[in-house]
Amino acid sequence: MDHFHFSNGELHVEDVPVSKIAADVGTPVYIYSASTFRRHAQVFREGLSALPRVHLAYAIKANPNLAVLRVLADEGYGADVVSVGEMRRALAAGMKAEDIVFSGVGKTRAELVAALEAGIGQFNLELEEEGAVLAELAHARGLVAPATLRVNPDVDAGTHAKISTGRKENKFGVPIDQALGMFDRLAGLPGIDLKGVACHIGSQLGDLAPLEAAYKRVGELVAELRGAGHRISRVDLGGGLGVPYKPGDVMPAPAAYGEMVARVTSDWDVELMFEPGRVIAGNAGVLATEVVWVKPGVANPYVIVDAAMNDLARPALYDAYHDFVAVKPTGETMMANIAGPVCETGDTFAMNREIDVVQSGDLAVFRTAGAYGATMASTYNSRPLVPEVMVEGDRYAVVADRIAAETIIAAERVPEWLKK
Ligand SMILES: Cc1ncc(COP(=O)(O)O)c(C=O)c1O
Ligand SMILES: N[C@@H](CCCC[NH3+])C(=O)O
Repeated sequence: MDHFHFSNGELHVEDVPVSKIAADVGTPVYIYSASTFRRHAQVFREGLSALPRVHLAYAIKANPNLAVLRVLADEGYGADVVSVGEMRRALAAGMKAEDIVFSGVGKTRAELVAALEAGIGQFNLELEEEGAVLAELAHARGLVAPATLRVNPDVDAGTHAKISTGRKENKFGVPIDQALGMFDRLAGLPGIDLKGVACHIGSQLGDLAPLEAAYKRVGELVAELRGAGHRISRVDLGGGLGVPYKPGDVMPAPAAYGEMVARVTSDWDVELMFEPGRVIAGNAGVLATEVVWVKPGVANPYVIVDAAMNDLARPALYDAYHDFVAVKPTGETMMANIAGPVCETGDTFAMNREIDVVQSGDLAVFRTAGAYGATMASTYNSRPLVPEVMVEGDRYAVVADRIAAETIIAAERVPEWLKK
């Protein structure tokens, strides 16, 4: 069931009208459906049910709100984190340290130590030197760091260049053809338990073929490593499944993904780790906004909304499409451009789009804003940091406050010598 639905002519999230939340909290505001998060978490897990030993680490970067993490912890998910800040969130939400994976190409020594001391379950090494340093830091503390080596399989994921991670010119992972040598050098070090390999080739993948090609290369590497005497017990297959953004978009279902993974990994005999982000969060949230003005334009009017690129950066960064839907549609449509108030031409959500007719004061939402939405927000143009609301059934709660300009200004200082 779609938890974002029309009832009595107006958009609801679960049992709560969007207009009620807007009246209570103001706009712009992110609104999440807890039941949708749960359903996506369950559908992803069910898609992998044919696999014997599966660990699920939700990629927190997609939506790190504590309430969201609490829901996913309830669903039995651990976390894929890329900073100590994200690790702290996962722990604060009740996820177990052993269910936390630490990915990322720039983990500092201080971050490695903090994660070692917290006792996380898996470090994904992105370069050989990181492995040597981690081993040393762990050994000095009488610890052994569980790790995998992230390999770069040099596969084109067929997604936007800015979110592609698996080509050899990208900064991520080690070249797959150098992994054996690195294993030979790292696996014997005290302080590290090198359990296997990890791979993540990019985000918003609409096709399983590049994933399958990457996983097959990883399978060959596992056989090669075992042939050289290494004990391989874990493989991390990353995240990356795409979600529909436009009406009519068709994306691979978790079940089809699971079927492909089962086929490719049937003789691997390892524990498999997955790091889904967008597929869990993307369609579990919307960004609600109010139309400020409808301004005449050259070809089409500009619908100027009170949300901007600082609240939802994806259109400005990746030319991403987010469906725009009126909260109380009249049934009529119009051609329009949609833009925010920020002083950049790039603060444009859509050009020449057929949308529901809206006027000044109307409410609308950008859909599929649950992933890489609020978490990428900023206070550019001294706009308040956008708040977040979670709905479950007929209940809702503000799960992140709007951070007002006054609060942001209060954190700044004018040095003594500039004061008169
Ligand atoms: C290492 C790693 N794991 C998991 C993810 C989650 O990706 P997605 O949100 O596309 O599932 C990402 C982001 O692309 C990532 O960099
Ligand atoms: N921020 C990107 C996804 C990045 C994935 C990070 N590994 C997006 O909005 O699509």
